[in-house]
Amino acid sequence: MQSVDATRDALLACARAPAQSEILPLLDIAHRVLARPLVARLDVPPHDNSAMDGYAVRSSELKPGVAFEVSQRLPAGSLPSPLLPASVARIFTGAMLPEGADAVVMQEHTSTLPDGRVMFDDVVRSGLNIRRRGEDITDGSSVLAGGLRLKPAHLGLAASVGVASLPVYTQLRVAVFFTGDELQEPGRPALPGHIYNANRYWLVPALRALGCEVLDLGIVPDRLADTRQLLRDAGQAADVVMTCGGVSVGEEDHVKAAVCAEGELQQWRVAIKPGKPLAFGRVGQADFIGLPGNPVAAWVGFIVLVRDFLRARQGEVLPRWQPQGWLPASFRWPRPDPRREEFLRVRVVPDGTSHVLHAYPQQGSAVLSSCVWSDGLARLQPGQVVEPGTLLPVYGWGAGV
Ligand SMILES: Nc1nc2c(c(=O)[nH]1)N[C@H]1C(S)=C(S)[C@@H](COP(=O)(O)OP(=O)(O)OC[C@H]3O[C@@H](n4cnc5c(N)ncnc54)[C@H](O)[C@@H]3O)O[C@H]1N2
Ligand code: MOO
Repeated sequence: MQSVDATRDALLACARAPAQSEILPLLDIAHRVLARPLVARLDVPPHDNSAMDGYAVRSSELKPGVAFEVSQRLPAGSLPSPLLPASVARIFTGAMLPEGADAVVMQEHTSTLPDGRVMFDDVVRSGLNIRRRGEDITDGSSVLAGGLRLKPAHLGLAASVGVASLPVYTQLRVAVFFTGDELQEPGRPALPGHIYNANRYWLVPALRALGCEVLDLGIVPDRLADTRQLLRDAGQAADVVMTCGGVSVGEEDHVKAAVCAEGELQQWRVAIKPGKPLAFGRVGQADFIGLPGNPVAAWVGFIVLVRDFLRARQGEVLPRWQPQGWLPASFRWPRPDPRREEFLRVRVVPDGTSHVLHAYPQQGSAVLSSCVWSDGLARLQPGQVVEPGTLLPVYGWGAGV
Protein backbone atom coordinates (compact mmCIF):
# COMPACT_ATOMS: atom_id res chain seq x y z
CA MET A 1 0.00 0.00 0.00
CA GLN A 2 1.13 3.51 -0.82
CA SER A 3 1.15 6.19 1.90
CA VAL A 4 -1.20 9.17 1.86
CA ASP A 5 1.69 11.61 1.45
CA ALA A 6 3.28 9.63 -1.39
CA THR A 7 -0.08 9.39 -3.20
CA ARG A 8 -0.69 13.13 -2.89
CA ASP A 9 2.83 13.82 -4.18
CA ALA A 10 2.35 11.46 -7.13
CA LEU A 11 -0.97 13.09 -8.06
CA LEU A 12 0.35 16.64 -7.68
CA ALA A 13 3.38 15.78 -9.81
CA CYS A 14 0.97 14.99 -12.69
CA ALA A 15 -1.20 18.09 -12.21
CA ARG A 16 -0.11 20.46 -14.99
CA ALA A 17 -1.81 23.87 -15.26
CA PRO A 18 -4.19 24.47 -18.21
CA ALA A 19 -2.36 25.48 -21.40
CA GLN A 20 -4.81 28.28 -22.21
CA SER A 21 -5.88 31.44 -20.43
CA GLU A 22 -8.44 34.13 -21.28
CA ILE A 23 -8.81 37.79 -20.32
CA LEU A 24 -12.18 38.42 -18.64
CA PRO A 25 -13.89 41.30 -16.76
CA LEU A 26 -13.42 41.33 -12.96
CA LEU A 27 -17.09 40.66 -12.24
CA ASP A 28 -16.98 37.40 -14.22
CA ILE A 29 -13.94 35.78 -12.60
CA ALA A 30 -14.67 35.28 -8.89
CA HIS A 31 -13.13 31.90 -7.85
CA ARG A 32 -11.19 31.52 -11.12
CA VAL A 33 -7.39 31.15 -11.06
CA LEU A 34 -5.18 34.09 -12.05
CA ALA A 35 -2.84 33.05 -14.87
CA ARG A 36 -0.24 35.83 -14.56
CA PRO A 37 0.82 38.16 -11.73
CA LEU A 38 -0.74 41.61 -11.48
CA VAL A 39 1.69 44.54 -11.05
CA ALA A 40 0.43 48.00 -10.02
CA ARG A 41 0.88 50.86 -12.46
CA LEU A 42 -0.06 53.57 -9.95
CA ASP A 43 0.02 54.44 -6.24
CA VAL A 44 -2.99 53.69 -4.02
CA PRO A 45 -4.13 56.06 -2.69
CA PRO A 46 -2.99 58.21 -5.61
CA HIS A 47 -2.52 61.33 -3.40
CA ASP A 48 -2.29 62.29 0.28
CA ASN A 49 -5.88 62.62 1.50
CA SER A 50 -7.99 63.15 4.56
CA ALA A 51 -9.11 60.22 6.75
CA MET A 52 -11.77 62.37 8.49
CA ASP A 53 -14.38 65.06 7.98
CA GLY A 54 -12.87 68.20 9.54
CA TYR A 55 -10.21 70.81 8.81
CA ALA A 56 -6.87 70.58 7.01
CA VAL A 57 -4.31 72.64 8.96
CA ARG A 58 -0.67 73.58 9.26
CA SER A 59 -0.01 71.88 12.61
CA SER A 60 2.75 74.36 13.59
CA GLU A 61 0.24 77.26 13.39
CA LEU A 62 -2.48 75.81 15.61
CA LYS A 63 -3.05 77.27 19.07
CA PRO A 64 -6.01 76.49 21.31
CA GLY A 65 -8.27 79.53 21.71
CA VAL A 66 -7.14 81.16 18.40
CA ALA A 67 -9.69 81.46 15.58
CA PHE A 68 -8.75 80.63 11.95
CA GLU A 69 -10.31 81.67 8.64
CA VAL A 70 -11.65 78.84 6.47
CA SER A 71 -9.99 79.67 3.14
CA GLN A 72 -11.36 76.84 0.96
CA ARG A 73 -13.85 73.96 1.01
CA LEU A 74 -12.72 70.53 -0.25
CA PRO A 75 -15.25 67.74 -0.86
CA ALA A 76 -13.77 64.38 -2.02
CA GLY A 77 -12.97 64.61 -5.74
CA SER A 78 -12.19 68.37 -5.74
CA LEU A 79 -8.81 69.84 -6.66
CA PRO A 80 -7.29 71.91 -3.78
CA SER A 81 -5.34 75.17 -3.98
CA PRO A 82 -2.28 75.66 -1.74
CA LEU A 83 -3.35 76.46 1.84
CA LEU A 84 -3.19 80.24 2.52
CA PRO A 85 -1.06 81.22 5.56
CA ALA A 86 -2.89 81.49 8.89
CA SER A 87 -5.97 79.74 7.47
CA VAL A 88 -7.45 76.25 7.46
CA ALA A 89 -9.41 74.33 4.79
CA ARG A 90 -12.76 72.66 5.36
CA ILE A 91 -12.11 69.06 4.20
CA PHE A 92 -14.09 65.83 3.87
CA THR A 93 -13.04 62.18 4.09
CA GLY A 94 -11.10 61.12 0.99
CA ALA A 95 -10.47 64.66 -0.29
CA MET A 96 -6.99 65.52 -1.58
CA LEU A 97 -4.89 67.43 0.97
CA PRO A 98 -3.98 71.00 -0.04
CA GLU A 99 -0.30 71.81 -0.40
CA GLY A 100 0.97 73.27 2.88
CA ALA A 101 -1.44 71.34 5.13
CA ASP A 102 0.13 68.57 7.22
CA ALA A 103 -2.71 67.39 9.49
CA VAL A 104 -6.49 67.07 9.63
CA VAL A 105 -8.47 67.82 12.78
CA MET A 106 -11.80 66.00 13.21
CA GLN A 107 -14.70 68.44 13.27
CA GLU A 108 -15.75 67.05 16.69
CA HIS A 109 -12.55 68.64 18.14
CA THR A 110 -13.36 72.14 16.86
CA SER A 111 -15.89 74.92 17.42
CA THR A 112 -17.22 77.35 14.84
CA LEU A 113 -17.71 81.03 15.68
CA PRO A 114 -20.78 82.96 14.39
CA ASP A 115 -18.51 84.71 11.81
CA GLY A 116 -17.55 81.28 10.37
CA ARG A 117 -14.02 81.12 11.80
CA VAL A 118 -12.94 77.93 13.52
CA MET A 119 -11.22 77.33 16.89
CA PHE A 120 -9.36 74.13 17.77
CA ASP A 121 -9.55 72.34 21.13
CA ASP A 122 -5.89 71.32 21.17
CA VAL A 123 -2.54 71.31 19.38
CA VAL A 124 -2.07 68.41 16.92
CA ARG A 125 0.89 66.44 15.63
CA SER A 126 1.98 66.64 12.02
CA GLY A 127 0.51 63.74 9.96
CA LEU A 128 -2.64 63.36 12.08
CA ASN A 129 -5.59 61.83 10.11
CA ILE A 130 -3.72 61.83 6.79
CA ARG A 131 -3.72 58.81 4.47
CA ARG A 132 -0.44 58.93 2.59
CA ARG A 133 -0.04 58.49 -1.15
CA GLY A 134 0.95 54.84 -1.85
CA GLU A 135 0.42 53.66 1.72
CA ASP A 136 -1.71 50.73 0.44
CA ILE A 137 0.04 49.94 -2.88
CA THR A 138 3.06 51.53 -4.56
CA ASP A 139 3.52 51.90 -8.32
CA GLY A 140 5.46 48.89 -9.66
CA SER A 141 4.72 46.60 -6.73
CA SER A 142 3.24 43.13 -7.08
CA VAL A 143 -0.49 43.18 -6.25
CA LEU A 144 -1.65 39.59 -6.93
CA ALA A 145 0.47 36.49 -7.54
CA GLY A 146 -0.09 34.19 -10.52
CA GLY A 147 -1.82 30.95 -9.55
CA LEU A 148 -4.03 32.70 -7.01
CA ARG A 149 -7.68 31.62 -6.65
CA LEU A 150 -9.46 34.96 -6.98
CA LYS A 151 -11.67 35.75 -4.01
CA PRO A 152 -13.83 38.89 -3.76
CA ALA A 153 -11.14 40.85 -1.83
CA HIS A 154 -8.59 40.13 -4.60
CA LEU A 155 -10.99 41.51 -7.21
CA GLY A 156 -11.56 44.65 -5.12
CA LEU A 157 -7.80 45.12 -4.87
CA ALA A 158 -7.37 44.70 -8.64
CA ALA A 159 -10.10 47.31 -9.20
CA SER A 160 -8.33 49.69 -6.78
CA VAL A 161 -5.32 49.80 -9.15
CA GLY A 162 -7.64 50.59 -12.07
CA VAL A 163 -7.59 47.16 -13.73
CA ALA A 164 -10.90 46.15 -15.37
CA SER A 165 -10.05 42.60 -16.50
CA LEU A 166 -7.53 39.89 -15.66
CA PRO A 167 -6.06 36.80 -17.36
CA VAL A 168 -7.49 33.61 -15.86
CA TYR A 169 -6.88 29.98 -16.80
CA THR A 170 -9.59 28.36 -18.89
CA GLN A 171 -12.04 26.42 -16.74
CA LEU A 172 -11.23 22.77 -16.17
CA ARG A 173 -13.85 20.49 -17.74
CA VAL A 174 -14.48 17.44 -15.60
CA ALA A 175 -16.69 14.60 -16.86
CA VAL A 176 -18.16 12.43 -14.10
CA PHE A 177 -20.12 9.21 -14.12
CA PHE A 178 -21.32 6.70 -11.58
CA THR A 179 -21.23 2.94 -11.86
CA GLY A 180 -23.23 0.16 -10.26
CA ASP A 181 -26.45 -1.49 -11.41
CA GLU A 182 -27.76 -1.09 -7.85
CA LEU A 183 -27.82 2.69 -8.17
CA GLN A 184 -31.05 4.62 -8.58
CA GLU A 185 -31.53 8.38 -8.93
CA PRO A 186 -33.39 10.12 -6.08
CA GLY A 187 -37.00 10.95 -6.92
CA ARG A 188 -37.57 7.51 -8.45
CA PRO A 189 -38.88 4.48 -6.54
CA ALA A 190 -36.02 2.33 -5.18
CA LEU A 191 -36.48 -1.30 -6.26
CA PRO A 192 -35.44 -4.14 -3.93
CA GLY A 193 -31.64 -4.25 -3.70
CA HIS A 194 -31.29 -0.70 -5.01
CA ILE A 195 -29.76 2.31 -3.26
CA TYR A 196 -29.83 5.96 -4.19
CA ASN A 197 -26.93 7.58 -6.02
CA ALA A 198 -25.74 9.75 -3.12
CA ASN A 199 -22.27 10.36 -4.51
CA ARG A 200 -23.48 12.30 -7.55
CA TYR A 201 -25.14 14.88 -5.30
CA TRP A 202 -22.05 15.87 -3.36
CA LEU A 203 -19.41 15.30 -6.06
CA VAL A 204 -20.99 17.42 -8.79
CA PRO A 205 -21.52 20.48 -6.53
CA ALA A 206 -18.09 20.02 -4.95
CA LEU A 207 -16.50 20.11 -8.41
CA ARG A 208 -18.52 23.18 -9.36
CA ALA A 209 -17.54 24.92 -6.11
CA LEU A 210 -13.90 24.24 -7.01
CA GLY A 211 -14.42 26.17 -10.25
CA CYS A 212 -14.72 23.16 -12.59
CA GLU A 213 -17.17 22.95 -15.47
CA VAL A 214 -18.90 19.60 -14.93
CA LEU A 215 -20.12 17.22 -17.64
CA ASP A 216 -22.45 15.12 -15.52
CA LEU A 217 -23.01 11.83 -17.33
CA GLY A 218 -25.09 10.23 -14.55
CA ILE A 219 -25.27 6.48 -14.00
CA VAL A 220 -23.64 4.23 -16.59
CA PRO A 221 -25.17 0.84 -17.34
CA ASP A 222 -22.80 -1.96 -16.33
CA ARG A 223 -21.83 -3.02 -19.87
CA LEU A 224 -18.30 -2.94 -21.26
CA ALA A 225 -19.14 -1.60 -24.73
CA ASP A 226 -21.24 1.28 -23.31
CA THR A 227 -18.59 2.13 -20.74
CA ARG A 228 -15.85 2.18 -23.38
CA GLN A 229 -17.85 4.41 -25.70
CA LEU A 230 -18.66 6.82 -22.88
CA LEU A 231 -15.05 6.95 -21.73
CA ARG A 232 -13.83 7.59 -25.27
CA ASP A 233 -16.31 10.48 -25.70
CA ALA A 234 -15.58 11.89 -22.24
CA GLY A 235 -11.82 11.66 -22.86
CA GLN A 236 -12.26 13.89 -25.91
CA ALA A 237 -14.70 16.37 -24.35
CA ALA A 238 -13.10 16.83 -20.92
CA ASP A 239 -9.75 17.59 -19.28
CA VAL A 240 -10.40 15.12 -16.45
CA VAL A 241 -12.70 12.08 -16.36
CA MET A 242 -13.86 10.94 -12.93
CA THR A 243 -15.80 7.85 -11.96
CA CYS A 244 -17.20 6.61 -8.72
CA GLY A 245 -17.37 2.94 -7.73
CA GLY A 246 -15.96 -0.28 -9.07
CA VAL A 247 -12.30 0.34 -8.27
CA SER A 248 -11.94 -2.44 -5.69
CA VAL A 249 -11.28 -6.11 -6.45
CA GLY A 250 -14.70 -7.38 -7.64
CA GLU A 251 -15.01 -8.58 -11.23
CA GLU A 252 -18.39 -6.86 -11.91
CA ASP A 253 -16.33 -3.92 -12.96
CA HIS A 254 -16.19 -2.58 -16.48
CA VAL A 255 -14.56 0.75 -15.69
CA LYS A 256 -11.18 -0.83 -15.07
CA ALA A 257 -11.26 -2.85 -18.29
CA ALA A 258 -12.65 0.11 -20.24
CA VAL A 259 -9.93 2.51 -19.01
CA CYS A 260 -7.23 -0.06 -19.81
CA ALA A 261 -8.68 -0.50 -23.31
CA GLU A 262 -9.11 3.22 -24.00
CA GLY A 263 -6.05 4.55 -22.19
CA GLU A 264 -3.82 3.67 -19.27
CA LEU A 265 -4.69 2.77 -15.72
CA GLN A 266 -2.67 2.81 -12.53
CA GLN A 267 -4.44 1.39 -9.52
CA TRP A 268 -3.32 2.28 -6.07
CA ARG A 269 -4.14 0.81 -2.74
CA VAL A 270 -3.63 3.81 -0.53
CA ALA A 271 -2.90 3.34 3.17
CA ILE A 272 -5.95 5.42 4.12
CA LYS A 273 -9.14 4.48 5.91
CA PRO A 274 -11.65 5.07 4.49
CA GLY A 275 -10.73 5.52 0.83
CA LYS A 276 -8.24 2.72 0.15
CA PRO A 277 -8.89 1.99 -3.55
CA LEU A 278 -8.02 4.81 -5.92
CA ALA A 279 -7.44 4.64 -9.65
CA PHE A 280 -5.48 7.13 -11.71
CA GLY A 281 -4.54 7.22 -15.38
CA ARG A 282 -5.45 8.66 -18.77
CA VAL A 283 -8.21 8.30 -21.35
CA GLY A 284 -7.50 10.08 -24.63
CA GLN A 285 -6.21 13.55 -23.76
CA ALA A 286 -7.83 13.52 -20.31
CA ASP A 287 -6.62 12.53 -16.86
CA PHE A 288 -8.62 9.73 -15.26
CA ILE A 289 -9.52 9.45 -11.58
CA GLY A 290 -11.54 6.57 -10.14
CA LEU A 291 -12.96 7.15 -6.67
CA PRO A 292 -14.26 4.27 -4.54
CA GLY A 293 -18.02 3.73 -4.41
CA ASN A 294 -18.53 3.71 -0.64
CA PRO A 295 -19.76 7.27 -0.06
CA VAL A 296 -17.49 8.13 2.87
CA ALA A 297 -14.49 6.47 1.22
CA ALA A 298 -15.16 8.56 -1.90
CA TRP A 299 -15.67 11.72 0.16
CA VAL A 300 -12.52 11.30 2.26
CA GLY A 301 -10.47 10.19 -0.77
CA PHE A 302 -11.71 13.23 -2.68
CA ILE A 303 -10.86 15.65 0.13
CA VAL A 304 -7.54 14.18 1.20
CA LEU A 305 -6.14 13.04 -2.15
CA VAL A 306 -8.02 14.32 -5.18
CA ARG A 307 -9.17 17.87 -4.44
CA ASP A 308 -5.69 19.39 -4.42
CA PHE A 309 -4.88 17.56 -7.66
CA LEU A 310 -7.91 19.28 -9.25
CA ARG A 311 -6.91 22.64 -7.79
CA ALA A 312 -3.34 22.36 -9.09
CA ARG A 313 -4.71 21.09 -12.42
CA GLN A 314 -6.54 24.43 -12.68
CA GLY A 315 -3.24 26.27 -12.27
CA GLU A 316 -3.72 27.11 -8.60
CA VAL A 317 -0.55 27.41 -6.54
CA LEU A 318 -1.37 25.56 -3.34
CA PRO A 319 -0.40 26.31 0.22
CA ARG A 320 1.31 23.48 2.10
CA TRP A 321 -1.19 20.80 3.11
CA GLN A 322 -1.25 20.84 6.88
CA PRO A 323 -3.68 20.52 9.77
CA GLN A 324 -5.43 23.65 11.04
CA GLY A 325 -4.30 22.68 14.52
CA TRP A 326 -3.91 19.91 17.09
CA LEU A 327 -6.66 19.26 19.61
CA PRO A 328 -7.18 16.69 22.37
CA ALA A 329 -9.55 13.79 21.73
CA SER A 330 -12.44 13.33 24.13
CA PHE A 331 -12.90 9.73 22.94
CA ARG A 332 -11.18 6.35 22.92
CA TRP A 333 -10.06 4.60 19.72
CA PRO A 334 -8.67 1.34 21.06
CA ARG A 335 -8.49 -0.78 17.88
CA PRO A 336 -6.74 1.26 15.20
CA ASP A 337 -6.03 -0.06 11.73
CA PRO A 338 -2.44 -1.36 11.94
CA ARG A 339 -1.56 -0.55 8.33
CA ARG A 340 -3.62 2.44 7.24
CA GLU A 341 -3.80 6.05 8.44
CA GLU A 342 -7.35 6.70 9.63
CA PHE A 343 -9.24 9.92 9.00
CA LEU A 344 -11.98 10.06 11.64
CA ARG A 345 -14.96 12.35 11.19
CA VAL A 346 -14.83 14.69 14.19
CA ARG A 347 -16.58 17.69 15.61
CA VAL A 348 -14.68 20.51 17.33
CA VAL A 349 -16.48 21.24 20.61
CA PRO A 350 -15.77 24.15 23.01
CA ASP A 351 -14.35 22.99 26.35
CA GLY A 352 -13.65 25.78 28.84
CA THR A 353 -11.10 28.09 27.24
CA SER A 354 -10.13 25.59 24.52
CA HIS A 355 -11.73 22.90 22.33
CA VAL A 356 -11.84 19.11 22.25
CA LEU A 357 -12.62 16.60 19.49
CA HIS A 358 -15.72 14.43 19.52
CA ALA A 359 -15.82 11.53 17.03
CA TYR A 360 -18.99 10.48 15.22
CA PRO A 361 -19.97 7.17 16.83
CA GLN A 362 -20.28 5.28 13.53
CA GLN A 363 -17.15 5.63 11.44
CA GLY A 364 -18.19 3.09 8.74
CA SER A 365 -17.30 4.00 5.16
CA ALA A 366 -20.96 3.93 4.07
CA VAL A 367 -22.24 6.19 6.88
CA LEU A 368 -22.55 9.54 5.12
CA SER A 369 -24.26 11.08 8.18
CA SER A 370 -20.78 11.22 9.75
CA CYS A 371 -19.67 13.78 7.14
CA VAL A 372 -22.68 16.03 7.70
CA TRP A 373 -22.34 15.87 11.50
CA SER A 374 -18.65 16.69 11.68
CA ASP A 375 -16.42 19.74 11.15
CA GLY A 376 -13.57 17.83 9.52
CA LEU A 377 -11.10 15.00 9.90
CA ALA A 378 -8.72 13.92 12.65
CA ARG A 379 -5.69 12.12 11.24
CA LEU A 380 -4.43 9.01 13.02
CA GLN A 381 -1.17 7.25 12.20
CA PRO A 382 -1.36 3.50 11.39
CA GLY A 383 -1.77 1.63 14.68
CA GLN A 384 -2.28 4.80 16.73
CA VAL A 385 -4.35 4.16 19.86
CA VAL A 386 -6.33 7.17 21.04
CA GLU A 387 -7.16 7.88 24.68
CA PRO A 388 -9.04 10.91 26.02
CA GLY A 389 -6.48 13.74 25.92
CA THR A 390 -4.44 12.37 22.98
CA LEU A 391 -3.52 15.33 20.75
CA LEU A 392 -4.63 14.81 17.14
CA PRO A 393 -4.05 16.88 13.99
CA VAL A 394 -7.35 18.27 12.65
CA TYR A 395 -8.13 19.12 9.03
CA GLY A 396 -11.26 21.25 8.49
CA TRP A 397 -13.35 20.36 5.44
CA GLY A 398 -11.79 23.25 3.50
CA ALA A 399 -12.44 24.55 -0.02
CA GLY A 400 -15.66 23.73 -1.83
CA VAL A 401 -17.41 21.30 0.55
N1 LIG B 1 -12.55 -8.35 -1.14
C1 LIG B 1 -12.43 -7.04 -0.98
N2 LIG B 1 -13.53 -6.30 -0.98
C2 LIG B 1 -13.44 -4.99 -0.78
C3 LIG B 1 -12.18 -4.38 -0.59
C4 LIG B 1 -11.03 -5.17 -0.63
O1 LIG B 1 -9.89 -4.71 -0.47
N3 LIG B 1 -11.21 -6.49 -0.84
N4 LIG B 1 -12.14 -3.03 -0.34
C5 LIG B 1 -13.30 -2.47 0.30
C6 LIG B 1 -13.18 -1.07 0.36
S1 LIG B 1 -12.04 -0.45 1.47
C7 LIG B 1 -13.98 -0.23 -0.36
S2 LIG B 1 -13.91 1.47 -0.11
C8 LIG B 1 -14.91 -0.71 -1.35
C9 LIG B 1 -14.69 0.03 -2.67
O2 LIG B 1 -15.41 -0.58 -3.63
P1 LIG B 1 -15.63 -0.04 -5.08
O3 LIG B 1 -14.91 1.25 -5.26
O4 LIG B 1 -15.33 -1.10 -6.03
O5 LIG B 1 -17.15 0.39 -5.08
P2 LIG B 1 -18.42 -0.50 -5.34
O6 LIG B 1 -18.12 -1.89 -5.04
O7 LIG B 1 -18.95 -0.12 -6.65
O8 LIG B 1 -19.35 0.12 -4.22
C10 LIG B 1 -19.04 0.05 -2.87
C11 LIG B 1 -20.26 0.42 -2.06
O9 LIG B 1 -20.64 1.74 -2.32
C12 LIG B 1 -21.97 1.84 -2.83
N5 LIG B 1 -22.00 2.86 -3.86
C13 LIG B 1 -21.37 2.82 -5.04
N6 LIG B 1 -21.63 3.92 -5.75
C14 LIG B 1 -22.44 4.69 -4.99
C15 LIG B 1 -23.08 5.94 -5.19
N7 LIG B 1 -22.89 6.63 -6.33
N8 LIG B 1 -23.86 6.44 -4.21
C16 LIG B 1 -24.05 5.73 -3.07
N9 LIG B 1 -23.47 4.54 -2.81
C17 LIG B 1 -22.69 4.01 -3.77
C18 LIG B 1 -22.22 0.47 -3.40
O10 LIG B 1 -23.59 0.18 -3.48
C19 LIG B 1 -21.48 -0.43 -2.43
O11 LIG B 1 -22.24 -0.62 -1.26
O12 LIG B 1 -14.75 -2.10 -1.57
C20 LIG B 1 -14.59 -2.87 -0.38
N10 LIG B 1 -14.58 -4.23 -0.77
O1 MOO C 1 -11.81 2.65 1.53
MO1 MOO C 1 -12.82 1.59 2.24
O2 MOO C 1 -14.22 2.43 2.68
O3 MOO C 1 -11.59 2.02 3.48
O4 MOO C 1 -13.43 0.99 3.73
